[in-house]
Amino acid sequence: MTEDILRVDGLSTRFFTEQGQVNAVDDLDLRIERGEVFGIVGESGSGKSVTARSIIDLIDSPGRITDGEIRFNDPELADRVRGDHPEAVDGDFVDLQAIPERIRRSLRGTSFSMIFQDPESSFNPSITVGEQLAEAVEVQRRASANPRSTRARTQSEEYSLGNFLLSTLLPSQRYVSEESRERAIELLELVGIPDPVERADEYPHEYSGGMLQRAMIAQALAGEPDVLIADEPTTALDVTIQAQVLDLLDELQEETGMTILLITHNLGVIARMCDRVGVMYAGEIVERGTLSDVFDDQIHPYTEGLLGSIPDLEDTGSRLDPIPGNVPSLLDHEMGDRCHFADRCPKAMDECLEHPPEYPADGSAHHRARCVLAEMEYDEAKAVPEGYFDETDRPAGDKHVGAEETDDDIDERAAQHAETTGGEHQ
Ligand SMILES: Nc1ncnc2c1ncn2[C@@H]1O[C@H](COP(=O)(O)OP(=O)(O)OP(=O)(O)O)[C@@H](O)[C@H]1O
Ligand code: NI
Repeated sequence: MTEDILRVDGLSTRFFTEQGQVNAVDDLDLRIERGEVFGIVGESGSGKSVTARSIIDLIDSPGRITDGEIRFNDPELADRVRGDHPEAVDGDFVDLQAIPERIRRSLRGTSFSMIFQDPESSFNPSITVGEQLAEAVEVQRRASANPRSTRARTQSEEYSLGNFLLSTLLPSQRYVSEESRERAIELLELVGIPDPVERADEYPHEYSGGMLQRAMIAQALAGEPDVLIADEPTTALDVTIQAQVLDLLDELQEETGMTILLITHNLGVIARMCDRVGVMYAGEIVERGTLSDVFDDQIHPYTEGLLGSIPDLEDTGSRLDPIPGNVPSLLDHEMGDRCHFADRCPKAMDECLEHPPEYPADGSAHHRARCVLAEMEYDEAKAVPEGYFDETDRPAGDKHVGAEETDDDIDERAAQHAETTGGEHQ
């Protein structure tokens, strides 16, 4: 039996926008086992990136985690925080929401690392790739040399913020130490960059897209993270390079045993890389299980729709054809308390007008679906009448809520906003 490295329970992440409250992630549960590759797949806007960013505490105003627990299995961290924050610790698990932000952020780069679709966002254009990798290496060295020192933690915070958010690195024109320079070159070699000694001294713009993607992976690996979150890591690349980068991730995963949370809207990528998968729709995981649960024994018509829309699972370059209908609005006042997919679902029944819980489904013990079809056969006699949702669900098609906003709405938003921004400076 493998153990969970990450347990997410009841996670809700909202954005408080002028148009209203966006329920980007809603009451989401997730268990990720140590050493597995877990995939999250879904159409654009389903909440994949917000889920990932919530896990590593990268949600910015006007967004906020409003509910839920994110627990990370790390005996060392548990020992470190148990004294000051006993309520945050349960065995080897630490509730990341219940520890101070400064400690949580110190986990970035070392416990959690992230790679993005767009590698440019991970590199400062005015510093050589080698120097930036060396700085990422230093972060890890400092953090592990002296985990209790506030100074080390504060510094690593700055640097890993720099890695993620880019803005704070200053042009330094020198390596922190010869040792970290050597490690940077090793990392470039590890991710398959030819002539790493020379390439280390080049600037990001001198790299091709695929090479920069590799360099970003090297940067993410510099801190030897336990969990690597890869958000559409190959979407921007052409098909051949995509395949190479996926192979690289696969190899690195095998060598290091790290856990990967892989986010993509490409089921071919899931099929190739993952052990288990969660299908996301409208801020929820609507079906989850092993690859064979989801690819061969799927329950949810949304999963079926995704599968039906890819011609060839081996062809990682193929994009999903759109499922008919619109990606749902995640505005709280437009979502309604029904199955969020019902308006696009070819099998919508009366039962679907109530929001379904997650049901266990046939297949592996991991297989679950948020769909009544896990419990009952489709019955045409109960089908929701055609056109039903056009009339009831989208009143007057008016999304310009702002125009009719009352003073109360504005006051409430101001209060929420103060709460959100206040929370960031604790
Ligand atoms: N900063 C923000 N402000 C307001 N709404 C946001 C913000 N970031 C994300 N959202 C909303 O949260 C929802 C989920 O977005 P998310 O980026 O997680 O989708 P996704 O599944 O990653 O999509 P994609 O495949 O396009 O990357 C969307 O409705 C999006 O508009
Ligand atoms: Ni995304």
